[in-house]
Amino acid sequence: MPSFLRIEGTKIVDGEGKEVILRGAGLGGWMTMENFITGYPGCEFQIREALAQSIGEEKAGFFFDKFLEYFFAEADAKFFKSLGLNCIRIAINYRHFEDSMNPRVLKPNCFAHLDRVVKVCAEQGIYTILDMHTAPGGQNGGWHSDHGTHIAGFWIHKDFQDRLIWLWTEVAKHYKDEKWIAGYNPMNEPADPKHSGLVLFYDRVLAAIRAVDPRHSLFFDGNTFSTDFSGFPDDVASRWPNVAYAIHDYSVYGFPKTPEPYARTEEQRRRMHRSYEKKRAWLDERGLCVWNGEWGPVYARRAYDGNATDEINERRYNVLSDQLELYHKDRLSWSIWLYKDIGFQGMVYVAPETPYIQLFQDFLQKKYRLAVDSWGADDKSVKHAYDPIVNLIKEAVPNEEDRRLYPFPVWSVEERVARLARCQLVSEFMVLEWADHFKGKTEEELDKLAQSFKFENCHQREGLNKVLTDHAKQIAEVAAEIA
Ligand SMILES: O[C@@H]1[C@@H](O)[C@H](O[C@@H]2CO[C@@H](O[C@@H]3CO[C@@H](O)[C@H](O)[C@H]3O)[C@H](O)[C@H]2O)OC[C@H]1O
Repeated sequence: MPSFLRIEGTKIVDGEGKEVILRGAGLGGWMTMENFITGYPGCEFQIREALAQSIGEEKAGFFFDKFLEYFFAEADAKFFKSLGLNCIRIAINYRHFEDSMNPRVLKPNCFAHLDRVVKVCAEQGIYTILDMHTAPGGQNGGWHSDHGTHIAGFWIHKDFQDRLIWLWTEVAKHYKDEKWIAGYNPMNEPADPKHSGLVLFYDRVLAAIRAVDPRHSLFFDGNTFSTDFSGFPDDVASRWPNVAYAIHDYSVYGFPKTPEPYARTEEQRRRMHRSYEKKRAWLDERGLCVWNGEWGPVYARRAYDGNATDEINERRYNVLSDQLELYHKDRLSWSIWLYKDIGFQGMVYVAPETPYIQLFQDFLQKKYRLAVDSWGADDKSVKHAYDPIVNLIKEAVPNEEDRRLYPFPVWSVEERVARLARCQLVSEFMVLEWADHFKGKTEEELDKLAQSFKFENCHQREGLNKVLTDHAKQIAEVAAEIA
């Protein structure tokens, strides 16, 4: 039997006080579907509404339920365990539990899929961390917080905050005795322009969870997409006991928009190291426990990147390996993004010959050409269309300071235009087209489409999995030495 994990100083430890290093991946795209992970445009609530409009509520409900059933099952957990990994961070969308038109009422059976996956993981000796990836109103302006705009409404409406506190109380009540849950991650990638709202939220959520579940550890993301702790109070060690802090350490070298191809030069390694150290410096100065809750490159695909694919991916595996080397030196717990998708970032990905990918082949090409997903997108075919908007803003607002809108510099003017114009506006017009692909399908056909996401119908990204396994082995060796 496992024991509840807890945070002691800089370490995560088990019931006997032995250090535990969590190494694993994020289960994104499942209970929080995302555009590039599952292949739709826009965000999850939009495609759910559109599918109901296209094929009716009942059939849409059937498809999404089957999708949830197949996306992660025992075969996934067994495979994950076989790689030497021990923790899955599960991204959950608040909308599964509570309807915004019927707030503060739990939906019937809302824990069923989550219970099943926590159990399937536990049976393989895999810890889980529950990550609230979306908050009512949106905790950041990204597609992944599933609210459809770039303004993070959570920070300006107290009622949204009250609802999330209520929901966490319900979740914690439900899982309070589950020892295989390593802890709760109350909010993914907050982006609170004032910082103070986040601190108040953490005060409140900690008190609410601890009132019903005093044993589970909490994992608090830094502000501004889990990169900035400078607005946190100095007394967090005493104010927030049994808490670890999440950085998200995406390296610029892992993406198509890299400053230059990663060649493992001393300068590049120094830059990679510096960016990682910068995110954790505030925590290190105070002796706090750091967890890297998201990181990892995206990969080239033959269908889009042609002959350059292998070379690009070798470089990306090197980025991955060099990041892991840094983490290993610090005995850092980490959770790579992403376990499963349709072939951009995941450790396993839906095979091209499956019904789902076959059905959406042309649509996916169109999405790629229009660069409607902002995550790792290559905008070469549409840059000419958006540059004039960027230039117009720069000319109209000549004072650079005035263009530094939060979350600058993560969002430059270019990035803001990309997110709003491509990922929200153009995407919005493509949502119905995605849904219309399902028109006229029988339940049996819908079931087959959903089955495309089954482990048995996926390929494995072997280069990535090998790097992870090699590092997991090193960690296991160190753990054995300590024991
Ligand atoms: O659901 C995930 C989501 O959590 C993730 O969000 C992005 C993470 O990276 C953010 O940008 C980074 C900020 O820090 C800098 O140091 C890095 O260089 C940037 O890459 C980005 O704004 C978030 O949207 O993205 C993937 C989703 O699937």
